[in-house]
Amino acid sequence: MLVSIVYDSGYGHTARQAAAVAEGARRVAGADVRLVAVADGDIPWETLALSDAIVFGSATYNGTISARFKKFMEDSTRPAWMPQAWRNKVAAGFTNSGAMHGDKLNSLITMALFAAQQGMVWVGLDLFPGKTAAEKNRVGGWLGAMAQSDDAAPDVTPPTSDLETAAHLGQRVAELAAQLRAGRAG
Ligand SMILES: Cc1cc2nc3c(=O)[nH]c(=O)nc-3n(C[C@H](O)[C@H](O)[C@H](O)COP(=O)(O)O)c2cc1C
Repeated sequence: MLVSIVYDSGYGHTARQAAAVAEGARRVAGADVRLVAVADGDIPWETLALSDAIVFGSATYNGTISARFKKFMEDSTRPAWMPQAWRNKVAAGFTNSGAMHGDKLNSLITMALFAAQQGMVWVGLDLFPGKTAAEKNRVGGWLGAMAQSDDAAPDVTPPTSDLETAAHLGQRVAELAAQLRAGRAG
């Protein structure tokens, strides 16, 4: 079962969140997890087409996804949208920003719409809002995993609770993708 995580991070904070999503997905037996940084250039379209699930992630810039992530979306038209290569795959999303709110929801809505346009099946976060800063989902969203980073370096922020939230989403995506795969094989 293949889980791909496609993300953009200008300064490394969202990259830590992406790594946490990957760690969570790897908790599921049989999960082969690939991290794809859109800034690296060549997008592995064939790997994405073979994936059971694709998790989208971007830093929130100007209240939405980054320009690099938008370019990835637009570039997917020919390899993915036209042949409906991602139809019925599991999709989910995560984002990170400087402010606690920071208009992060708009980034997740953009990713969910993109997934819908690709015919994918969107998976949200099955967590109650954290009551303290140490608990998972302290930012309190459901559409995807949210993280908040201070101005400090990525090895300090986002905090552990946000990374655990991201890992929770990664595990949930991998579990559901495995169940769907088994159902289709049966
Ligand atoms: C161009 C730009 C726009 C930003 N816009 C927002 C924003 O709308 N809301 C917010 O809370 N933070 C905003 N930030 C702060 C980033 O979201 C924050 O620094 C985040 O941790 C960056 O993630 P990265 O290290 O993965 O790039 C912005 C940062 C930049 C560089």
